[in-house]
This record gives sequence, structure tokens and C-alpha cells, in this order.
Amino acid sequence: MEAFVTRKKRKICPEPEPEPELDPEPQNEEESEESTDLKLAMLASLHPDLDQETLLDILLAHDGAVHAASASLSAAQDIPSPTTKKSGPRVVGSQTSLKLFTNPSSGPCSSPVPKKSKLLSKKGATLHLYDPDDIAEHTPCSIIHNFLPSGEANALLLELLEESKTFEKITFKLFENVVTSPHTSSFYVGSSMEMDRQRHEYVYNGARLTDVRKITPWLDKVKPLVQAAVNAEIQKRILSSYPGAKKLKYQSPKTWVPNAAFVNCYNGPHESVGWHSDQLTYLGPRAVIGSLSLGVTREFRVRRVVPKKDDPDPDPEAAGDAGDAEGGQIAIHLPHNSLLVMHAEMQEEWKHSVSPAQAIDPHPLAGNRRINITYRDYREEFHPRYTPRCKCDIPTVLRVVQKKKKNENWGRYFWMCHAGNVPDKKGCSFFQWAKFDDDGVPLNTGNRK
Ligand SMILES: O=C(O)CCC(=O)C(=O)O
Ligand SMILES: [Fe+2]
Repeated sequence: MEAFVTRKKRKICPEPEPEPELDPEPQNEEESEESTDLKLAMLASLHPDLDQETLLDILLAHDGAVHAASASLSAAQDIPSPTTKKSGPRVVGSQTSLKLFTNPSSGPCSSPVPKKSKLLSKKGATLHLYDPDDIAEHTPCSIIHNFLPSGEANALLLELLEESKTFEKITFKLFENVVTSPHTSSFYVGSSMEMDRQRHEYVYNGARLTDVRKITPWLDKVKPLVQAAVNAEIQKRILSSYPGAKKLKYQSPKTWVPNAAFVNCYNGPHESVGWHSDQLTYLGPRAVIGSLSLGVTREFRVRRVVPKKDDPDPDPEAAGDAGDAEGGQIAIHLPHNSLLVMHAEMQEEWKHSVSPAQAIDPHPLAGNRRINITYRDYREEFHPRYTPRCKCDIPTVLRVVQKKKKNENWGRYFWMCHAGNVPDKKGCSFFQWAKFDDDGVPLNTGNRK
């Protein structure tokens, strides 16, 4: 897990292009898409009696404006608020399919459900999804339950529970504060040579990784199964959901080959990961990620950050059609031994999180712990030896302009300095628009060797 944090947008001074308008609207912390963690923390400090989920719902209902959300909460202090939680702890239950709710005639004898059923998620509310068809239809993900033979899933879980005893929390800079991640993690690659390259050549949040490990026997054994399943899911997705049944612009046409894995451990209901998009720096644009969950069932939440319907898409070819949160967030329930595929439209247009839970069902082998493995395809053409370096002389980070409102640069990728993400370090003003061919191969990296 490398990218759940971003920092306050600094003033960017592109060279040699004129200063880009990443967001032409007035910027402050409240309006920054990337600062949800901080906003939640601020809101929580103002309303310590309310749980994170309620605070997030209220924050979303106020378009992310902390003051407005707080004002509503204060106004409602003496009156039971319609937005505060009414029920007891959320129960991890089961749901057959949304189709039963969206199509009254559905049942064994009814006609098939229309391709696009009405989504129940509304701004400020959370839609809970369990069924693979619903997840594929309404989110940028697809899921395979009971993915591994159960003995293999258990062996992998036991192996990683042992590994996780030495996982650590990551420390990073959020705005001007140094904070630690609310869960532990480590990073695995295939060989000693790759470990070496990761430690000395790659940069994450402005710094080198110190905890890089050699892939474990079970992680390695499962890898080809994940590869086959993810590639099959990619093809299914292209045929069922993308315009003209073609891969997205900038999506790689090559076979997806996982060669790195972040492993996360969530020990207990309160461990979590805040809203983020995964970094594309080494995966390239329109990246696909295979995410295997083991142990305790937790909610993986997704919300669209780029509106789909109201705003015409400046690049209609760029995005797939599937997924439509309509302002609300969707909770995908990830049980033990489920493989979630985050498809090519996910990182640029959606954010995801694992929210703290009020209650969890202990797992017979893992107790209160959940292990998550995100298998990733580090593409050779995105190796830091090829990507732009900033004035601090480190490889830059690849980002995308996500805020869309009236922003002509929406959807454009850029390289920028991330040295300032490290506590006590300052970055430089390096900025360069990124250009790719249709298959996502970088065109203007400048310092190719
Ligand atoms: O634990 C999960 O399911 C997601 C983890 C995640 O988002 C990440 O590692 O980037
Ligand atoms: Fe992530």
C-alpha cells in the first residue's frame, strides 16, 4: 500500500509550459479532493462523539466542506439528526443480489434484468454490495469469491499472518503534520536483484522503501492463478463494459503480469486505510490491480470522484461505462478468499478506502486480522531510469488531474516532484505534463537511457 496519502497541493511552476490550472477554482484544504483523511480527522476532533462512518457520510453530503458539515452537526445537536447512525453495529451479512430490489419481476421465471439497473446509492449514503454481478455493474471492480482452493487460501493466510508480525506502520507527511498509517504493511518482489532495485532505484512518497521482502513461497504459488484470473476478468470487462468493446485509451494491451505485491494487515476493526487512489508512477495509466483478501471480512469502499452524468466527458474514449456511484459511496464486502480486480477505470476516476468497522466477525485462523495482497504489474517502461527526474534528482511521481469542474486539464497526466512528502524535507517545483501513446507507453520522459 503506497498511496493513501497525498499532500496539500503546492503551487506548481511548470517548466517550460505556463502554469497549469490544476484547479481553477479557489483552493483550500476543504476543497481538495485528496484531503479526506485530514477533513475527517478535523471533523472527528470537533465531534468526537460520532463514529467515522457517520462523519464521512455527513462530510460527503456537504461536498467535503468541513465547516458546513460541522455546522449541520452542531445545529442538529439537540435534535436527533436524520444523518446520524440510527441502527446498531453494522453486521457483515449476506445479500443475494440488488436485482431482487431493483426489478420487482425478477425471480426464477422472470426476464433478465436490464443491463443498467437503477443504482440505490445517493450522495451521503452507502450502498452495500455483495453479489459479483452487482459489483461488476455498479463499480469499477469485479470479484471472484472462493478464489483459491480452501487449503491454499488457509496456507497463504497462515504464512502471511506470520510475516505480518514484523510489518510496520508507514510514517508520512500529511500537510505539515507527520502521521502514521492506520494499518501495517510490507512489499514483496520476485528476486534478490529486484529487492535491490526497489531499495535503490524506486521512490515512494519521496523516499526509498526500507522494508522490501522476497516473495514468500505461497505468494509465489498463488501468483500465476491471480495472473490468469485477472487477465480473464480484464477481457470480460472490455467486452461487457467499455465503449466499442475495446480497451480504454492508455490501457496497456499486454498481458497483465504481477511482479510486485503490497501486503497489508488490518489488526482489529479500527485499523483502516483512508480514501486514496493508488499511485500510477510505476504501473502507468489505466492500471489494473489484483487484490486478494484473507481472514476477517471487511468493507472496501469506493466512490467516484469524477462525475459521470452531469458533466460531459471531455474525452469520451477515456473512460469505461461501468460504475456509477451518483455521489454516494459503495461498500464492497470482501470475505476471506475473495479476489477483487480493480479495473482500468478505477484509479483515475474513483477513490477507495477500507473504513474502520464497528464490529467484525473473528476468523477461525486470523482472529481479528485481515490480510490483503495487492498484486501489481510494474511495467518496464515506467522504471525510474526512464521517467523524469526533478531538481532534487529523484524520479518524479505520476499523477492525474482529477478535479473536473470547468477544468480543461481534467484527465491529463503529469510528473511532479514528491520529495516534499518526506517529514522535514522540502521538494522542488518540477512539473511536466506526461504524454503517452494509445497503449500508455510514455512519450516525453526526457531522460530515457
Ligand atoms: O486492503 C485493501 O483491500 C486495499 C488496500 C489498498 O487500497 C492498497 O494497498 O492500496
Ligand atoms: Fe489502494
